[in-house]
Amino acid sequence: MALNGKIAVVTGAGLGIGKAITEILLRNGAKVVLLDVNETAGKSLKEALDKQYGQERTLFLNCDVESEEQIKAAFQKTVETFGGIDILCNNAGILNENEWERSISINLVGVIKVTYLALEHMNKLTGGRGGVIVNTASLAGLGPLLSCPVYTATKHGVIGFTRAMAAASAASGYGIRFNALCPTFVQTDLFSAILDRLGQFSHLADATQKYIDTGVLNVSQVAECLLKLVTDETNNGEALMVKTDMRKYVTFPTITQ
Ligand SMILES: NC(=O)c1ccc[n+]([C@@H]2O[C@H](COP(=O)([O-])OP(=O)(O)OC[C@H]3O[C@@H](n4cnc5c(N)ncnc54)[C@H](O)[C@@H]3O)[C@@H](O)[C@H]2O)c1
Ligand SMILES: CC/C=C\C[C@H](O)/C=C/C=C\C=C\C=C\[C@@H](O)[C@@H](O)C/C=C\CCC(=O)O
Repeated sequence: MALNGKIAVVTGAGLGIGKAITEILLRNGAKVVLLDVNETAGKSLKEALDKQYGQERTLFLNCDVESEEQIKAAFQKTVETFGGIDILCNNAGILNENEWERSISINLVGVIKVTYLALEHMNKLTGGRGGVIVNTASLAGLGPLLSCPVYTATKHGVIGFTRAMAAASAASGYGIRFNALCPTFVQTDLFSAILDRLGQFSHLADATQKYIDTGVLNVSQVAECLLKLVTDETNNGEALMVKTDMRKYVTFPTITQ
């Protein structure tokens, strides 16, 4: 998929991985709608991007992925402004074992809500033009992180949802590819705050450090992998694992095995 003229929506675009995803999509010719609950971060990034790319290439909308009303309004404004949606990056997420219900609401329910509302605009069966949806999961979606079991559960759920939607889309003719991005630790605000967010599992911080010692990515490394999942049209139903020393499409057991 060439990105020139394509319309992308990125959730959690204001900071960290979402900001890097936004930048690499812009660099490759897309127009990007930035959705974030952090209005300060979103407006600040929009201001910087306007100077670099011009005001017409981006739109920032204050949107909480927990709010169906705000998501609907954001997609409506996106279609009114740019004429459609080709790419969705469900990236918004938190790690907070003290607020585990909220973690589920944002990391998993939010991905499902945004996906289902985006389908109304992207699905070829309902007048859309198809496209690709990439969900930011985690290496913790492929294996357990003992210090954040609920975060682990949300990311396992994101991968399962992504793979099932990929199969459903292919079988139904939606014209939409679904892929999961599964990075290890990445240097962002979320990562910097983890020691305060482990809750009842804070005593396992040292055990977690052993995993962290295997390496920490920078956001640009993650964005490059996102670009691959977006542009390589052979990618549907993939979970791309990204570590500092390797990248691998994960193979999963099948029922027929
Ligand atoms: N940092 C890591 O080590 C790491 C590794 C693998 C996967 N991830 C995942 O990558 C994604 C981005 O994480 P990050 O490290 O860039 O975090 P970050 O905290 O640096 O940025 C997250 C962004 O999402 C926004 N956000 C949070 N809740 C939101 C909501 N309800 N609605 C809209 N926006 C919301 C925040 O305002 C922020 O701008 C998350 O899904 C996270 O689970 C992070
Ligand atoms: C404390 C959490 C900090 C940030 C959250 C972010 O999503 C990063 C998670 C990074 C790593 C998770 C590692 C989990 C490791 C173990 O489960 C181990 O079993 C390996 C995981 C997957 C197996 C695939 C493989 O390595 O071959």
